[in-house]
Amino acid sequence: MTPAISFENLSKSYAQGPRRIDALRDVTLDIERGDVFGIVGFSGAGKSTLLRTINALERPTAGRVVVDGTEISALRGRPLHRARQRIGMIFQQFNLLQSRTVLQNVAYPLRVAGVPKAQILDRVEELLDFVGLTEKALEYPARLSGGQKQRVGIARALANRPDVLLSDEATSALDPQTTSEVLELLRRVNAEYGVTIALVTHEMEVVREIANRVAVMQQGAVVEQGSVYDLFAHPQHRTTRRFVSSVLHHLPDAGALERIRRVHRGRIVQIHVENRESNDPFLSRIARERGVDYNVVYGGVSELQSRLFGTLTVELLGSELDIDFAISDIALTAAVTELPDRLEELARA
Ligand SMILES: Nc1ncnc2c1ncn2[C@@H]1O[C@H](COP(=O)(O)OP(=O)(O)OP(=O)(O)O)[C@@H](O)[C@H]1O
Repeated sequence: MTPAISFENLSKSYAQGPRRIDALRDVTLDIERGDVFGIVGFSGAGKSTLLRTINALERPTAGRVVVDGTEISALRGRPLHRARQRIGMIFQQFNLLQSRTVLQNVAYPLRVAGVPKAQILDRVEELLDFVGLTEKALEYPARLSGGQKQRVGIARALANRPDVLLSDEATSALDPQTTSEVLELLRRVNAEYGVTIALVTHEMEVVREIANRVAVMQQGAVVEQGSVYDLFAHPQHRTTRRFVSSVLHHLPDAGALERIRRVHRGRIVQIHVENRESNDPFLSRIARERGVDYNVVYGGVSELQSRLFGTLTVELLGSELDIDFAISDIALTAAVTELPDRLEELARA
């Protein structure tokens, strides 16, 4: 099946006086039908630029963007207008028409598309019911909360029954509770209407809650992509690790490690646990069999897409030889690495 969206060797440069800014550098990426695809990166990484090439709000300097088999980056005029009606978009600042009611805001894209009046009213009614704002139909945006405004934005974006919804930091202006409610609504848009969602965010929590696949961007390039589970469980690139550690506290940072070392003088190992189907309490069993004590000093185990993974930082206490044996035994069950002791670290520094 053709992907919902393909970026093929996409580059975009801006001239800023004598300087050239490479906002996108040779991005090749597929977003499949039915995906909730997260695009993450720090400020200036090129996320919005990439997203806005999907509905040709930005045009590439080189490469192609193909949406549903059509090269949207090559369209102009009426064909582009028609293609854009298949793509809804929501924004951080909602972008509602302030002088129109909720009903008029949601009806607006239908009027532009030339839908007959009676049908418009039916469709708006259905959409307001879907986003839970039937009661607010005649209110103006200024009288709505942020979460309600974004619900109007979502209803408006869905008006023409798009195949794709683009979300540019749509929850970044909302508090955590409202963010969860809006993400839940987007999940329903994906599940009930089958809409493919591409969402830009700098919050890994958003990706964890809703996305199934993710790409990490840095300086205009995609530095890592994959399933959300793989990215969280095995982040490869330094930037991905920074994003993952912003929401998962499985691994101690340098400061935490220093505090651990101050208190715990034994040998310290990190045990990576993943997808364990067995209920063998391997750590206490091995410790007992090898005559060593253990002390969990840091770590956590999380669940993502119904699969478990995490890292435990553990101090092992006992004779050198017993600890060596215990580490070999643990390695039969889980990935384990021993942290160098402080003297070794100092010698290397
Ligand atoms: N119209 C423009 N003219 C010149 N430079 C631009 C323009 N739009 C974006 N840029 C530059 O392109 C780069 C990528 O910007 P973009 O907005 O895509 O990043 P972003 O990852 O979405 O960042 P943020 O999270 O801050 O929105 C930045 O260096 C930005 O300054």
